[in-house]
Amino acid sequence: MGSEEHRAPKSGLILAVNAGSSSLKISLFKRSPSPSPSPNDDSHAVELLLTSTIDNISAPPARFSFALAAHAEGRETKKEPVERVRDHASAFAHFLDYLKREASIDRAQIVHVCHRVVHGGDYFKPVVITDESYHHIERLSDLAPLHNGGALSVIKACIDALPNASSIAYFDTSFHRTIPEHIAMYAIRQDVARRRGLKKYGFHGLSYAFILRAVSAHLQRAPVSLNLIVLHLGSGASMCAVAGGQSLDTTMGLTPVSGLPGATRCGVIDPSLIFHYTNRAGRISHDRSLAVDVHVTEAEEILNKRSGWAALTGTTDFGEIEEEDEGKWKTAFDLFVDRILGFLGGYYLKLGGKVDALVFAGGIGERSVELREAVLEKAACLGFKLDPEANGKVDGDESVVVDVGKGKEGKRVLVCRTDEQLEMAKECALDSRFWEE
Ligand SMILES: Nc1ncnc2c1ncn2[C@@H]1O[C@H](COP(=O)(O)OP(=O)(O)O)[C@@H](O)[C@H]1O
Ligand SMILES: CC(=O)OP(=O)(O)O
Ligand SMILES: [Mg+2]
Repeated sequence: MGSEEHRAPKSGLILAVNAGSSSLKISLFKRSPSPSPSPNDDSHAVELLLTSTIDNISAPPARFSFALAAHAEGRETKKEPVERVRDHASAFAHFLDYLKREASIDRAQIVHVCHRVVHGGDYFKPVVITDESYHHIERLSDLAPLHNGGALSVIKACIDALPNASSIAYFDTSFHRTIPEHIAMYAIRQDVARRRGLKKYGFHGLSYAFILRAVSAHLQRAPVSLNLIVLHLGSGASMCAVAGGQSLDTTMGLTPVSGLPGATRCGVIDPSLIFHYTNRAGRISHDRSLAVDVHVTEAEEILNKRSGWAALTGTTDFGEIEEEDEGKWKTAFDLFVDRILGFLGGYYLKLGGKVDALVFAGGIGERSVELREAVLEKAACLGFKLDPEANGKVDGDESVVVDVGKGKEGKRVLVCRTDEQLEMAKECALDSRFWEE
């Protein structure tokens, strides 16, 4: 496991790895020799060299894509199904093989690998992987059954394949440490809650941190002056109320299964449903496809892996769902809009009606013209207004933040191309603990 010595030469390469529930997204960056020209400008901290995505990991065959950054020599993009990818570790191995074969990158120059770890519990700062931090993340695996195990398997593979690089964990939960106690607390006995860490942690925090910075740069306003309602809608979907640049509330809870439904997750349910769904619900599941060392009950397995869009429609791809105007697809679409509106109304009130922007992000939030339309049709009564022409043209615009509407009192509607890998790489490049003077 990693050593305590982790300062690297100041112009080294940073690999950023994002193990999502059904995808592995990887980007390679070069650290700028002078990453921060001024305290508020991080735009030149790193330079992108290449990106790669392996998606559909939980609905095989997985698909692999690889692209060198636009400015790199011999730019190319590949997209192909890969039978050998069955989990996050084999996805990472496939990427490393491809990198060795196809790109003229010297792997020895990779000095730090940033790993997105969804559940950090009470770890808030990024940590270098050592025996202690590895076991801390492992102990939390049961609270992020679709995530922490996969991330740990990639961390292990990385330590073997890149022994000279340090592995650093960046946590989704960190952004939400500002949620006030009465909001994070469940109405249960607090001696038990404290002993077992039973409270709302919230996830997608790296994405929310990226979005906050990007929207702040776009609106040319300091993060502390911003009130936002952000929707990160991907395979896992969540929303966040940002008050004065800090997380005030978010829809996921103790684990990422709560809040909005997702590709295979149920979202909010009456907790009693568990006892009525199957009489085996309380038993430990023997599902072999869950990541190693994750112990979940049959109920958790059903609610995490066999619910959501997969259960309602048979597909995990929201792009397919939105194309159909009738039947179970239409019902699933309407159900999603209904759940979003429930939280949107609540967050609007919690922010006292002072909302600078509604921000859509994630695979669905960034690409679904119809979903943005359906949400905004209902949110018009709160003073938000969508520009249908701008909404239809988001795909053709490569900006990180795109304006799609402006309503009463300057309330904006924005689409943000979120990038958790870039968020980690920037944080790493600017962290003096990790670089030689
Ligand atoms: N054109 C599209 N319209 C609506 N949804 C889409 C479209 N393309 C992709 N998606 C959805 O985006 C999801 C992936 O989102 P992403 O944020 O990349 O997920 P992940 O949680 O794996 O990081 C896919 O599962 C699919 O449902
Ligand atoms: C926390 C979470 O659900 O992440 P993802 O959407 O990447 O699966
Ligand atoms: Mg994701």
